[in-house]
Amino acid sequence: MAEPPAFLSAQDVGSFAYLTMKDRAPQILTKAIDTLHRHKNEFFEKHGEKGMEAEKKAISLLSKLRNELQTDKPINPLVDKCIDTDIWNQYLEYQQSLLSESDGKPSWFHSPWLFVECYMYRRIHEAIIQCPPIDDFDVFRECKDKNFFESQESISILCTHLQQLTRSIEDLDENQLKSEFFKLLQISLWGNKCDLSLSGGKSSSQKTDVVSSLEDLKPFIVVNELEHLWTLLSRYRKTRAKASAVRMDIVLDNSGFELVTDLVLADFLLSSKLAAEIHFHGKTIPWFVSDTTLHDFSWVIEQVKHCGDKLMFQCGVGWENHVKMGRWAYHDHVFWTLPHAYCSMPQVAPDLYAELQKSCLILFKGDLNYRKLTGDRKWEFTTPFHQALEGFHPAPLCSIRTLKAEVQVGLQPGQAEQLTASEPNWLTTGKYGIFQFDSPL
Ligand SMILES: O=P(O)(O)OC[C@H]1O[C@](O)(CO)[C@@H](O)[C@@H]1O
Ligand SMILES: [Mn+2]
Repeated sequence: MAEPPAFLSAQDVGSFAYLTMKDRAPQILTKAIDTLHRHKNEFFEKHGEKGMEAEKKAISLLSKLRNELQTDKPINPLVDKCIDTDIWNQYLEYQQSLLSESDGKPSWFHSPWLFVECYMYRRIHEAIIQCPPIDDFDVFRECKDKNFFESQESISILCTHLQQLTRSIEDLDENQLKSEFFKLLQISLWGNKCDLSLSGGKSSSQKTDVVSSLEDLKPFIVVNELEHLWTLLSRYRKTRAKASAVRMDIVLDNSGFELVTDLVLADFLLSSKLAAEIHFHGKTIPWFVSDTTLHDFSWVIEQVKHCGDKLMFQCGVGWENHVKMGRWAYHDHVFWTLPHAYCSMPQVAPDLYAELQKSCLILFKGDLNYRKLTGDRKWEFTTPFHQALEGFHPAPLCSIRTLKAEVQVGLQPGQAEQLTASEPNWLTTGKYGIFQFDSPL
C-alpha cells in the first residue's frame, strides 16, 4: 500500500491552515482574554479577591499561549494532571519522533494543523483549570448562548415544522417519509454553517428560514449519498423485529442552532420509528469555540422549553422526556478532544470504538469530524472515502459537513477543477456541503 499523503499544515504559507493559525487562532485567544476581563466583576462578586487573582492568572496564561503561537515556539508538553494529559504528551513525543534531528522541535507552524489547532483548545482548557476558583469557567459559553438567542426565530420555525410533522407522521407513506427524512438531514447539514470558530467567535447565527431554502441550497451539495442512508434504514424498518433495536449515533458538533437541527432530526427518527434509540456524543471540555458540551446540551433543551413559544415548549418537553426515558443518551469521551485521527480510535480508545460498533448508523456532524475521519491529509479529491478512512469502519457512517477546510475526498474526476474555476474558495467558506457515506465491507 502506498504511504498516505502529507498532513495539512500551517507550514504551507497562504494555505487555509496557515491563515487560520496566523489570523483566526490569535483572534480567538484575544476574544477569550477579553471575555475573562469582562467577567472580572462577576468573579469578584462570587469569589472575592481570589476570583480577581484567578482572572489575572488565567489572562496571563492565555497571553503567554498567544505569544508562543504567534512566534512559532516549540509545542510544550501539558503540565496539568487530567486523564488525557499523558496521552497528549505521548502524542507530542510521537510528533517529535517524526522529525529528523535538524528539524528541531515540533512548533506551531511546523506541525500538522490538526494537531496544533486541537492543542490550542486543550491549552486554553489547561489555563482555565489552573485557576481555581474560576476553573469551571467556559470562555466560549457567552458566544454559544448568543448564537442560540440570535437564531431564535429560525429555531421557532424548525420546532413548528417538527410538531406539524409529528402529528401527521402515521399518515405518511414510504415516499413521504423518505422525503421528510431527507429534508431534516439537509437542515442539519446547513445548520453546520453556524460554527463560531470559522468566524473567529463573531456572530454566526441562523437568521433565515432554512426549511424553505432547502431547494435553493441543493446545488451546493457536492457529494450526496443520502440514498444509502434510506436504503439502510428502510431495510431495518421492514424487518420488524429489528426495528425496535435500531440504534443510531450522532457525533455532535456545534451547540446553538446546529444542535437544535440535530435534536429535531433525532426526534423525527424516533417518531418515524426509523430508530429506537439515539446516542449523542459531545465534548468533555470547551472545544473549537462552539462545540457542544453536556452543559450546552442540557441548556439548549431547557431554553427551547422556556422560550415562551408553545410549540417550542412542546419540543423541549418531548426532548427532556426522551432523555429521561433513555431513548436519547448523551455520552462524552475524552477521545473526541484528542488530536488523533479516527483511524487511531481502536488503539487509543478501544472502549469508544466498541461502543460505536453497536450502532446501525453513525452520523458525524461538521468539519472537524471530517478532518479527523480523513486524517486531515492532502488526499487527491478523487480518493475513495473508504480509503481515506484508513481502516476506521466501526459501523455504517455518514459525514454531514459544510466544507471549511482544504480536505475533500470522493469527488468525481473533474468535479474539483470545475468548482475551483467557478469559486476558488469553495473548500473553506462553508457554502458547500456533503453527505458522504461509508459502510464496512
Ligand atoms: O464546527 P466545525 O464544522 O467542525 O468547524 C470547525 C472548523 O474550524 C476551523 O478549524 C477553522 O478554525 C475549520 O477549518 C474547522 O474545521
Ligand atoms: Mn465545531
